[in-house]
Order: sequence, then structure tokens, then C-alpha cells
Amino acid sequence: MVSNGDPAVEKSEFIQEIVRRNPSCIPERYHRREEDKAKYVDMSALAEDIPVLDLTLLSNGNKEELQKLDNACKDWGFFQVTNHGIAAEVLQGTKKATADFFNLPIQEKTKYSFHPEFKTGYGQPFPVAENEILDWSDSLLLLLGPSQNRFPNFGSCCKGAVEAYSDGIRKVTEELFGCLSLIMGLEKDTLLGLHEELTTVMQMNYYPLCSRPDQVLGLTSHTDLGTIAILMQDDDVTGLQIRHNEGWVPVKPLPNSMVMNIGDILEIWSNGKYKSIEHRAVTNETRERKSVGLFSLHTPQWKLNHWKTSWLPKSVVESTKRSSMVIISKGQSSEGSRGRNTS
Ligand SMILES: O=C(O)CCC(=O)C(=O)O
Ligand SMILES: [Fe+2]
Repeated sequence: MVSNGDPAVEKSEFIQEIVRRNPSCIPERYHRREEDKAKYVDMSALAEDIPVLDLTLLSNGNKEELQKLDNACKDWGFFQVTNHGIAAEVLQGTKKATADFFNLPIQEKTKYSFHPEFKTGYGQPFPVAENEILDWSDSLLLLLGPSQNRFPNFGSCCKGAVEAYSDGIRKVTEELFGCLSLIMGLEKDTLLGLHEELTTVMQMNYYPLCSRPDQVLGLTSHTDLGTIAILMQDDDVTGLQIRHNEGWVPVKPLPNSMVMNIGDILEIWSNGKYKSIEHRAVTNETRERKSVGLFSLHTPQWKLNHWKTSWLPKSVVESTKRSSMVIISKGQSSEGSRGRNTS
């Protein structure tokens, strides 16, 4: 446990508990630096430009939709997916399971505390430096596959809903990998095969309301290190923002759709053609927010223990990327993506 000298905030504490005790308290360790705040340029007007794609059309090989996918991955690195085949009840069931979990008393939630061996559970997954600014969110990580490595307590907490979602999302993931392989000029099953054994991690995020949202961040800006990430967010609270030029564009929820983004590994595999874009989550004064992220990782990356750049020093991120560099996109030189600077 790391203390910053502020008895109200031990590192092992959960922001949900801090807010429950005193909704107007913003402990020192959550205050953002001035330079982080200064970077902010509001680009909300561009929110409508974030592409929306129809997965059924994509899966049926609709050329126009596949072209839109190619443009979305090049220009935005993010898009929303509709017509994905997961029933609305399954999505709502997962959202309810997430809400039910975070509504449990703290003594119940800590029964699922983060387990270093299985790298899953409730709470801070990795060590935090003494002076590191903390995020205004709590999370629960679950390993969905490969099945033999599942978190042993997985069954008892949100079993039914998570399993139904997990089945649906696996199909969506496989369809997306198929479509991405095609637009990269590869055989349909290439990307899936490159994972060796596809590892899927689910992260449930809970962002309590915050009396001073301008002072904190729900989630520090980062890129996702895996191949793709699929996010389900609350239907009626906006919090996700993506980096665009010098500013941030909010990703407004479309009910029953999902947000997909390209991770660092797919950027590398595409030789830099598709972009892994920095993103973050903000909070607000009146509404709590929840989101459920699904991260597809290739097996060597899972063994590295990290799948978000905000959890790693920048130098480690760069060398991780270089060491996992396998460029498969046709017709491009392998030198192309090496020079890219993510800072
Ligand atoms: O909650 C969100 O909107 C963002 C979540 C996210 O980026 C993550 O979990 O990596
Ligand atoms: Fe992310």
C-alpha cells in the first residue's frame, strides 16, 4: 500500500468509496497537472463525423461498407458498430451486471480483489508510483479466454450475463478480424491466426460523479496496446473522448451499438496504415458512468502483463512495440512504421 500522507487516500482505496463518504471531496492525488488541462481543446462539433458502420453489411462483403471501414481505421482509428447481432437484452444484461457489481458493498466487491497470478479482479491492477495522479474510476478485470486460464472466481460474480455477452462479442470480434484481414489484402482468417491464441480481457469501468470534473480525469489518456478493443458504454452519458489534432472529440453513445478502436499491435501489423488513437474518459457532476471494454491481445503481449500505454513508461511502450513488430500488410516497406512517435 502506498500512502501520499493524506489519510483520506491510501492507494488501496476506491474512488467510489471516497465519493460515497464525501461527494464534494477531490483528494490531492486525483488533481490533474495544469499542463494536462491546458492541452484541452473542445472539438465536440466533430462528434458527428466519427464513422458508424453496419457489421452485417461488412460481414456480407458489401464493398462500400468495407471501404468505409478502411477509411475509418485510417482517419479516425475509432468507429461505432451497429447491426452487430448481439441482442439488446444481452447488452442490457451486461450493463445491469456491471451496475450490480459496483453497487455491492465494498466488503463484497473486495472478495474479487485483483489477483496477481491471474491478472484479473477488482482494484488497481499494477503498482502506482508515489507521485502518480490517480484516475477517477474503479475497475473490474475479467479474463474471458482462453478458457483454461479463466479467473477462478469468475463464475460467482456476474456469470450469466457476462457469458452471454462473451459469446456474442467473440463472434463480433471474429467478424471484425475477418473484415480487417480482407481490407488489408490478406486471407480472411489471417489476423485471427496471428494471435496464436486469442486472449480476451474484459474491463468493467465505473466512473462516479465528480463535483469538479475539470480537476480530474476518469481515465488518463492512453492507447490500447492490443489488436482491437470493443467498448460498450452507457446509452445516455458521454465520457469517452478521442484525440484529434490538438483536441478531444467526444464519442456520443448510440444506443445498442458498440465502439471499436484499433490497438497498437494492429497499427504495427498494418505497417502504420491504421491508427491506434489516444483516448481518455472524463467525468461529470451529475451522472455516474459505466463502460465495458473488451481487449483482444495476442498471446506474447498478454505475457508482458500490460495492455494499456498509460500503465507503462513511454520508453517501455516504444521498445515493446519494436519487439513485437511483425508487418504483414501487403505492398509496404517494413521501415514505414518504425519512425512513428506516439508521445
Ligand atoms: O470508459 C471509456 O469510455 C474508456 C475506456 C477505455 O478506454 C479503456 O478501458 O481502455
Ligand atoms: Fe482504452
